[in-house]
Amino acid sequence: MIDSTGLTRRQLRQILRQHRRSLSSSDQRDASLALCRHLRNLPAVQRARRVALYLPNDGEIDPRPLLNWFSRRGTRVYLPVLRPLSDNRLWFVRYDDATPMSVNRFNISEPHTRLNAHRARRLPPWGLDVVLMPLVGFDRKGNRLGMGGGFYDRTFAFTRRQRPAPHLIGLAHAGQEVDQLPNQPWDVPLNAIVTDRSVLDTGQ
Ligand SMILES: Nc1nc2c(c(=O)[nH]1)N(C=O)[C@@H](CNc1ccc(C(=O)N[C@@H](CCC(=O)O)C(=O)O)cc1)CN2
Ligand SMILES: Nc1ncnc2c1ncn2[C@@H]1O[C@H](COP(=O)(O)OP(=O)(O)OP(=O)(O)O)[C@@H](O)[C@H]1O
Repeated sequence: MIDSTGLTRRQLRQILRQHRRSLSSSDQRDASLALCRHLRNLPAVQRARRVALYLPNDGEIDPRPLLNWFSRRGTRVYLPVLRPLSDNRLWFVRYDDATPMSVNRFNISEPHTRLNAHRARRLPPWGLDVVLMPLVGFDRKGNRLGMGGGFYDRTFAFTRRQRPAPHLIGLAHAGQEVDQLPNQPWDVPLNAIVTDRSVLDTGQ
């Protein structure tokens, strides 16, 4: 496990991102399959009608094996899209085989939103039942470290006040665990963290 003593958030981010990028493609595939096995067993995931996931980038653990499973169950899948007016929040747009895609400024593929047709496919974040959120790092207590843009934190800040709220599940490789992370006032609490090795219920 990574010892955070004496490291800034920025240094920690760098080390953790380097770690996940260094995994071989066979490690990545094994981790992804193990992760998805855990996720398929979670009642919140089984119950969900609308789920957000992400297309892996920068060595992130890959949730895509769930796409077929969700499709067979009739569960709708949504991807995060950077809002064009750059308020640093995310939109969620329905995703399937036929969704036209484009790349955003971070070079991550996302549903093309400039087409008017896509308005109908957009869902406000409170319309989601489950959000699978990519993590850069996490600790046992459920504290998380993301890419540093605050996108997920801003988008889901409403969950502190508004119910029902989507079930927030952080995903990471087991090796992205840190002994402890400082809790920032704006961090949105996760309900669970799932890795290739374990399911951590944060008690939220
Ligand atoms: N797969 C995936 N999709 C996602 C996210 C994510 O973390 N993973 N996001 C979660 O927020 C949003 C994008 N947020 C991101 C924030 C920073 C960087 C990033 O690479 N930053 C670079 C500097 C990039 C630049 O400014 O040119 C870096 O830190 O090295 C990428 C994505 C929406 N989509
Ligand atoms: N609800 C919010 N309102 C305004 N600013 C916020 C909010 N949440 C986070 N921020 C800002 O976003 C920036 C990035 O936050 P942080 O370092 O916690 O990112 P992170 O843990 O990588 O999260 P994320 O995965 O959401 O990008 C911080 O400077 C913080 O001030």
